[in-house]
Amino acid sequence: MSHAHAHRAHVDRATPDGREVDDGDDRDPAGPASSVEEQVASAVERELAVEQAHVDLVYARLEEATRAAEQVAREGASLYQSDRSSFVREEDGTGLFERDVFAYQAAKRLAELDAETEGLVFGRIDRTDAEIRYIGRIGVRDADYEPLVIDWRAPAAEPFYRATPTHPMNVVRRRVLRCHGERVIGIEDDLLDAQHDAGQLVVLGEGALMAALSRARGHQMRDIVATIQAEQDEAIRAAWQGFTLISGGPGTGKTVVALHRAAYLLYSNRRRFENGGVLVVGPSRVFMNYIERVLPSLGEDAVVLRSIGSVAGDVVPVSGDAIDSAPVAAIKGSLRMATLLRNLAHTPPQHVPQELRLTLKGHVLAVRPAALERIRTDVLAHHKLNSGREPAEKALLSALWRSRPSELDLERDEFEDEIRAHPAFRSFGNAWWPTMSAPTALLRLADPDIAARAAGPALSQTEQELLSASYRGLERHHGPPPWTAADGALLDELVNLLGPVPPEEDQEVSLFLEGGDEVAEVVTTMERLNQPREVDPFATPHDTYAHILVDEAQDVTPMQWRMLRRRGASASWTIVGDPAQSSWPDAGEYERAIAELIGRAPVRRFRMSTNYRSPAEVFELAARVVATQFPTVDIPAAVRSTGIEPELLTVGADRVETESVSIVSSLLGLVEGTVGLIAPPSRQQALARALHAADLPGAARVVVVTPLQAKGLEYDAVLVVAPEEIVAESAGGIRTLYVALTRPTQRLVTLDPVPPSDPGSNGHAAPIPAWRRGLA
Ligand SMILES: Nc1ncnc2c1ncn2[C@@H]1O[C@H](COP(=O)(O)OP(=O)(O)OP(=O)(O)O)[C@@H](O)[C@H]1O
Repeated sequence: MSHAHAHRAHVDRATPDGREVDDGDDRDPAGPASSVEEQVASAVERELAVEQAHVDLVYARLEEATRAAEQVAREGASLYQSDRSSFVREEDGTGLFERDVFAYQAAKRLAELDAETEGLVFGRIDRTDAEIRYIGRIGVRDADYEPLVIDWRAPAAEPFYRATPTHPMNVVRRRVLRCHGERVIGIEDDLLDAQHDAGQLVVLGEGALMAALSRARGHQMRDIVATIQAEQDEAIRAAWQGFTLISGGPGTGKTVVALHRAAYLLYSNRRRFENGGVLVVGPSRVFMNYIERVLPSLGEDAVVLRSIGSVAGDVVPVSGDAIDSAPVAAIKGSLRMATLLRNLAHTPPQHVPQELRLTLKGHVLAVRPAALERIRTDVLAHHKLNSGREPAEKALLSALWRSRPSELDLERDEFEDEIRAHPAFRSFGNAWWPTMSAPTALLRLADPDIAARAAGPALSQTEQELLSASYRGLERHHGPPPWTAADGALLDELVNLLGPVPPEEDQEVSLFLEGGDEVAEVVTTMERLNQPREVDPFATPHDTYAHILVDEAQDVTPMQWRMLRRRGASASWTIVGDPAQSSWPDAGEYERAIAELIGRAPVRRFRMSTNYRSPAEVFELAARVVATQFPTVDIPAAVRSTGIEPELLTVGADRVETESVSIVSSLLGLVEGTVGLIAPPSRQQALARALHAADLPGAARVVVVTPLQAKGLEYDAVLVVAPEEIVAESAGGIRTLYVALTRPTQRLVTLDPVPPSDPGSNGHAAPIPAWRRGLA
């Protein structure tokens, strides 16, 4: 990116932080100002001062507008009503001019940014027609309604992202400003149209992208609004309709692109998406915590973020943090569960009365078992269990009416009233047609007979047993059962099959919850009080959205797609994934699930081709590893090289923990940011304990995770322990190892346990671990 300004003197990074500029100021003021460094330093200072002046202007304008708004509010005059994108003029006179409203809204959104790290203004383009445009997280206009800063999502900002030296789009120079709060501390330039420039403009820095990529990483993802690349920008600004599919290998920015797209959709179509809702779904709660800062840093807070295990949290109490073993997860995710759950929903509770008998005016009336069975089947064919009680009672009344003895001298109305009021009829109804919640229904699978009956031929006997065993003991769990991510989709399916449980007629809604804090409530008391007592059988109980973005979509199971679809029946979608990182044995299932979801809707596809995360040295190894089994996967090109090769170490199997601690300790010294220790699930706890015991300085920068937990995350340095066991313990096999190897932004170390007698360090060469054999 920086090739166009090779003819200019430029410093490494315009200034790594603000203080260095000041240092330069103090340095030998009397000395000769002739060296190249000094000339560059003074050029940097001049340019920083120019940019600072503009940034000051912007903040002054925001303050002015805020003061005006406060003044109007104090005087009791009405402000413009605003939903950010449109301004509704009130009938008789308003206190604020539109231009002030605009700036006032910007100031309010600015308050949501983390001002310490996220400057409002971050870019500038100088155009061939001498126009200068500043680009920022939000747009600000001056008192004459002229733009001081253009919102990055506005069409006028597009050339900032799309212009290249081959297609300069009337941009001569693109400049990225690094700000610390209101202070400009660095400048990175790209000269895009050298011919047009004719040496007029100062060009500084190595290019913003490289500077951004080599920065240390913390525990949260940052926005990339200053350095979005052209191919990413196209996906971000794609039209909202239909399906937008974004593919690409590890580290190509798929996640960050999806998040910027959410912000773009809200900007370009605010009414639709703020009213209809935007849902972003990711693989785990840790991942959601990792990405949660990005949208607020773009000034957006109207997006709902959910891990895939908690999507069903709107209808059942699930957080879905637990993970099933690989074989159980494969069963629970499979489409065959839909059949099984339908059968389960129709399986009558055990010990239901087999026959209805009651006495009316001395006559015995009865509905026989076969007739009862028929009624149940008929009603369930047209109603959900939880809304079937009334039609079932009607059918019982008809059956009783038909079987009444001729001596019974009653009109039909009277007859029905008598029966309905009959205690035996009511208690029969309660026992024969109890309502059932989704959690209660799912836990019935703990009974192997019920599991076998519901599964029928859909699951093998081994699968039935595995499934059933996974629920055993859960009903005795203190508080709500620890549902897994896969259970969320099953519970959601059951809510859909059974219908919501109607509130008990004679039960008061209590302000105080029985069981105190042991009850995990997903609804607040206010929500409970506001809930209508009658359940509308046609209303969907799920939250619905106008747009759904799904990240790590290659891991979403067919059952989870059904759950998502219930929330997006009329939504447009953005789906982001990489089949090469699939956690499932059959990665092709992803393509089939997507094809089914899309149906005939319009689709546009984007492929991200550049890996911005991993250094070339690290990624080359990872790519060779995955290619041993999947030679055709989509491998992006790594954009950055550090000159540091990955270290592939072995250790005696009895010393894995001590050696891991010592490697982590040295990595902490080598990188400024995070260190990830990625281990197979069977070793995670022991390694976490060993690290905890070692109490290393900087331990807060270290996490111990399994490859599944590391999905979508990144660390400056990564130690992958026991790669071979990672392959063996996951359904995704080598692709799961690929995920682990592609997490570092700087350094990678792998550690293979070898038999203690053969440590490889005492002169004998250790055997090459299986995962490295056959590397091309
Ligand atoms: N244009 C960019 N400017 C600066 N940083 C970028 C850019 N694009 C991507 N990155 C950085 O690259 C890293 C990887 O991005 P991201 O996590 O979105 O990739 P991904 O494709 O979702 O990866 P994975 O498939 O492994 O989950 C992040 O640190 C992100 O901030």
